[in-house]
Amino acid sequence: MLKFQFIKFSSFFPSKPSFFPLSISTTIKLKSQMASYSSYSSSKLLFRQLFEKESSTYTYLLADASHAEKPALLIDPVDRTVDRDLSLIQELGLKLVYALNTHVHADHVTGTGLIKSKVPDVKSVISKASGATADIYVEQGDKIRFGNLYIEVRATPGHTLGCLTYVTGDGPDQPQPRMAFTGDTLLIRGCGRTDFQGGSSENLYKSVHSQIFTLPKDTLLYPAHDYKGFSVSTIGEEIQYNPRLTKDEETFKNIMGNLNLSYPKMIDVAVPANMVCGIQSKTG
Ligand SMILES: N[C@@H](CCC(=O)N[C@@H](CSS)C(=O)NCC(=O)O)C(=O)O
Ligand SMILES: [Fe+2]
Repeated sequence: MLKFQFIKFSSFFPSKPSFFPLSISTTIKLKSQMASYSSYSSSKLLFRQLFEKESSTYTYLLADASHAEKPALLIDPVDRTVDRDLSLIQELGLKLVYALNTHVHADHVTGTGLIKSKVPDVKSVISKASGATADIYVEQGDKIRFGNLYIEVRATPGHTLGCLTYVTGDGPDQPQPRMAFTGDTLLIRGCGRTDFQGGSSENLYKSVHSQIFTLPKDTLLYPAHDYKGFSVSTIGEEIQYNPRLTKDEETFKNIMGNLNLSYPKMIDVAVPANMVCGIQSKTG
């Protein structure tokens, strides 16, 4: 059996973040805005949903706007839109600290390596189970802190062996409702295919039911792709209406075994590139 060196990510950071309360009016405004818009700013969390149209990929920008340094992270950046994302980060006065991937993508090349070549202090993050190169490897339960905010790591294998879901922090000083960045594990009214990269419909079913559907129902669901025009859903909506994951496990496995999808056009280029963070760089 292969042995991996595990770096405990949470130990890199101070364990007790300071507390910046939201005013009641800000909280009420934030709650009503979060349900209706795909981007917003509160007194703490700055959030943007960004889209890459050739691969229908969403990239997410999160930052602690109340912190002096405005530390930020990107989830699932795409190589083709790196310049757009870095310009936005500069315009907003943010300091990009982490570039995270939910998994080794098969349909596009990650922007992580390109970002690191342009902003060398940025650290790449992925799961150890992905087998890919990155600066920091995370696993179930790890916390990725940026300013006084954090996201929590949930292992959700199934679409690929190393798939992760990133969930915003739980607690009175963290944004409410929570947000779940599910990568390709759970899509809006769909889910990731399970026919390559160590995919398993059994694992995906278990991951969604144990790690995602157990989140509060008002948790906002932000996937890595959408092919139908959706931008956001909630856990409650998917528990009720997801046409695949509402089924029993045997029916689900049958559905997944009969999708008959053609392989992503870029798979032969994207997977090897994404195993080394998108481009061959010194640290990955
Ligand atoms: N047509 C696209 C690839 C579409 C595709 O296979 N999407 C993946 C997510 S990217 S690995 C998927 O899991 N789809 C699930 C589904 O039900 O559509 C291309 O050629 O790139
Ligand atoms: Fe994928």
